[in-house]
Amino acid sequence: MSGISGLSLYLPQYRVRLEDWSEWNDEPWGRVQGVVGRSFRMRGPGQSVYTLAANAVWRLIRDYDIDPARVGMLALGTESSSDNSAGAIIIKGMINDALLAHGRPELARDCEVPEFKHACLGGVYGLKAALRYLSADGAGRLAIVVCADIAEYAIGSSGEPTQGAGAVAMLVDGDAKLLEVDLAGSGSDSEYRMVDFRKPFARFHQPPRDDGQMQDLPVFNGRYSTSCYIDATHHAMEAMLTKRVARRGDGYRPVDYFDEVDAVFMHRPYHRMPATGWVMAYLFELAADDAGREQLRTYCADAGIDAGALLAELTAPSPFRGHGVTVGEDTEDVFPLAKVLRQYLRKTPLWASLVGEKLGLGSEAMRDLGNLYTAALPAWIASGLRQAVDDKLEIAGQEWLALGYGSGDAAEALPMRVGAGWRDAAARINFAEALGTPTDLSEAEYLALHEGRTAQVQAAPVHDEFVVDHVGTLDGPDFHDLGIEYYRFVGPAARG
Ligand SMILES: CC(C)(COP(=O)(O)OP(=O)(O)OC[C@H]1O[C@@H](n2cnc3c(N)ncnc32)[C@H](O)[C@@H]1OP(=O)(O)O)[C@@H](O)C(=O)NCCC(=O)NCCSC(=O)CC(=O)O
Repeated sequence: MSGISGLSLYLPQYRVRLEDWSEWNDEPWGRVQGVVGRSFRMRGPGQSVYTLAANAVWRLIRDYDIDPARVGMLALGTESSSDNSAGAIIIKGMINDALLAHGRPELARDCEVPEFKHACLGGVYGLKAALRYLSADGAGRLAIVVCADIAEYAIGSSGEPTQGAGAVAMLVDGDAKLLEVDLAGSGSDSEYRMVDFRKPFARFHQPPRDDGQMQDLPVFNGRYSTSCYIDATHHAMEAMLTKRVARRGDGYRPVDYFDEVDAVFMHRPYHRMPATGWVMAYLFELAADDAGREQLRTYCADAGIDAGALLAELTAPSPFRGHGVTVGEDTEDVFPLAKVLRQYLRKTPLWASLVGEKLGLGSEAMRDLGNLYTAALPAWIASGLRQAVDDKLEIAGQEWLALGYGSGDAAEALPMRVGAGWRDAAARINFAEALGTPTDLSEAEYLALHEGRTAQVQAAPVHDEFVVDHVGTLDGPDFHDLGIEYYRFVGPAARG
């Protein structure tokens, strides 16, 4: 069956410890730790979204000994493109340089190179496209889907502690070793929202940087964006569960799925969000039948919440009013009563089984990754598989769920099964190596990197990876390369 046969990560060297960040900003570290995480990475000097992506792909090819001639699709999922024309082909060019440097044949000429964009969901769309490719004209070939992003938020904004940067490359295969994806059983959702999280070009009113890069700060309304996440993941789950009911017959209660699934991996903009989204999906399912509503009434009685009002909140046809947004009314939490109920449930055994057991695998290590946008979900899957290897767990045949989300809004629920031969392929996942030994930034260095004053930060040594060598400045009359990045592969032996 088709699915994922390999995963490789690349994280930049530079780290911001959130304990330090909390101190710099007089924020309560205990809350930041509980809600957001422990640390995040930042792109360093000589890095762009394309070098992050190429480094992850290069590690995938190297660690899984992939035959470049078999790769018929190299897809890039990102919302951080700094080239609005070319995409994955830039990565292909870099990979060919590395292959040549290692005396290996280049990637095939008949390799498709699409880029997929939909906020944090681009990588999941890339994965679905790769699975479709392998089941059609690409039968017998391999696909690589790389998810790469640089998540930056403005200094002082609510999103500032939820930054991050990195890439995860996935080997997609007709004969999946790690995770078989049940594409036919997957659920989709999409609904246009205007202002939860966008990146219009019109926002580029910023001073020039000495590294020639753009700073990709989003325009967003934080709490509204979490309500959008909840709404989209709910509807993708519902679409998936409708297919499950059709397969299992009318006697099947969709809410039973929350017990049956062994492990769940979701888009994680910060530590708390997946638990919130998952518990909300469960509450929506409870509200969908008589037995579930009875259970909700019991919870409400114990929590001191008006059950009728909560049910009205959960069953409202659309919590968002059409295409207009009233600032203050819609941009605050759209599910306030459910939030109170979650606070109560957090102290009950239900939370331990629903969140602790289902969302626990690989979650702890993710506290050090920050928001990786498109790469956040595959990074968590990689973390879960790596933990299963390290803890010697028996997971073959387990039923897993990948729940992807992208602002704006869309979500995808992908049911997966762990392959029989998962252990060998999972043992090659470079999770610990990608975390490496990071360089912790001081406040001054953090602000310098954030503003693109990269000369003020000591460049970390690199080897066997790609860097931006320089950025073109010529704008005619005979030759034009203004803004085009030139890359350099620093070979395995070289350091610095
Ligand atoms: C989302 C945020 C507004 C959250 O900020 P705040 O912490 O101010 O919001 P909040 O007050 O609602 O708190 C969030 C959660 O923490 C809990 N909380 C708050 N204070 C607490 C405290 N003192 N102790 C314990 N928990 C606490 C709340 O109950 C809530 O839980 P509970 O959760 O149970 O209610 C911010 O992180 C942000 O603006 N992020 C950027 C946008 C973003 O990440 N959007 C999400 C996906 S978009 C994305 O990833 C991009 C893309 O798709 O491209």
